[in-house]
Amino acid sequence: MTTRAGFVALIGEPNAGKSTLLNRMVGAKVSIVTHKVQTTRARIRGVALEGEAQIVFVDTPGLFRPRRRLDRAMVAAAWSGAADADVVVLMVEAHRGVTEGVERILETLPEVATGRTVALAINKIDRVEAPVLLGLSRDLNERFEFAQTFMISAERGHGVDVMRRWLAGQLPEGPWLYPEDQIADLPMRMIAAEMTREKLTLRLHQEIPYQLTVETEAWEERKDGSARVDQIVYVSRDGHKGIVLGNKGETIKAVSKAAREELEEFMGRRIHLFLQVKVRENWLDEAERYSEMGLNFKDGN
Ligand SMILES: Nc1nc2c(ncn2[C@@H]2O[C@H](COP(=O)(O)OP(=O)(O)OP(=O)(O)O)[C@@H](O)[C@H]2O)c(=O)[nH]1
Repeated sequence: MTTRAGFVALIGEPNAGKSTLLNRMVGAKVSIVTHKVQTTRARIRGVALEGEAQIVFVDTPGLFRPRRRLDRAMVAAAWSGAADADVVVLMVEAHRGVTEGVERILETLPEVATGRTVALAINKIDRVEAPVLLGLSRDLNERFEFAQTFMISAERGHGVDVMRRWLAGQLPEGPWLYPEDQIADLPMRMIAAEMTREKLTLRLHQEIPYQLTVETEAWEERKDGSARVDQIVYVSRDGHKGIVLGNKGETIKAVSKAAREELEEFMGRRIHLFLQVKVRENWLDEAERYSEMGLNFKDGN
């Protein structure tokens, strides 16, 4: 049987119900992640399996409330994420309709829409009467040519299965993007990597060119409830290694401590974080790494 795999970007205003929908589509594991995060930081939110298709959901972090410099960089990344996706789904709240925020997204939508499928999901249909719903659907479809419109209640599960099947069918044929045994903790690994990368960025600021990336190599649950997390900080040149390590390793220690603390707070349990700095020349050329990170280099920091 032919396998399919690809990326689906969920966009929408905060509170639209993205997390709820993801949990429905992906399964319980992800909820641990998403409910504690305010500004979602990981690009990959979850992976759903539908028949022979692997649907990788990517997120649009902080799209509407870019506060700090880093957030703004992430907004750029978010849009590029949507642009990289095979399918973009705009989520709108049925009872709120076309808000200012939705208007703003609609304005930018044509930019990301070229060459990919854009669908509409009207969520929280349990909160409105049918005529309102139909009116909203018509209104939105007049403003943008959506490939498909779904009327769903992410919370109650209405329409979610249909939507997932449809999404699966939109994805290109090809091998799965992630091994099955990594799917469950993939978002967690990404978030942890993102936290470390943020701490590095804050700490190094101008010092280092935008040429580092962080990957979570291993995530090991321990019997005492803690977890051991091994990450590698990749730099592109030998000279950068020293900068990341700092004098007597003080920079990497401080980064490690800050990242660990944030991760512990986020997870609500003890974490043992181990960072290693490695040089990987030409990592930018490694297309595989690129997609693994889910970030464009220029947007990544
Ligand atoms: N009535 C109703 N409430 C819903 C539905 N789906 C989600 N909600 C509620 O809407 C609120 C926001 O849902 P989230 O899934 O956290 O929204 P989000 O888009 O992920 O929000 P951000 O993480 O801030 O971007 C929660 O209180 C949900 O319980 C639905 O179908 N019906």
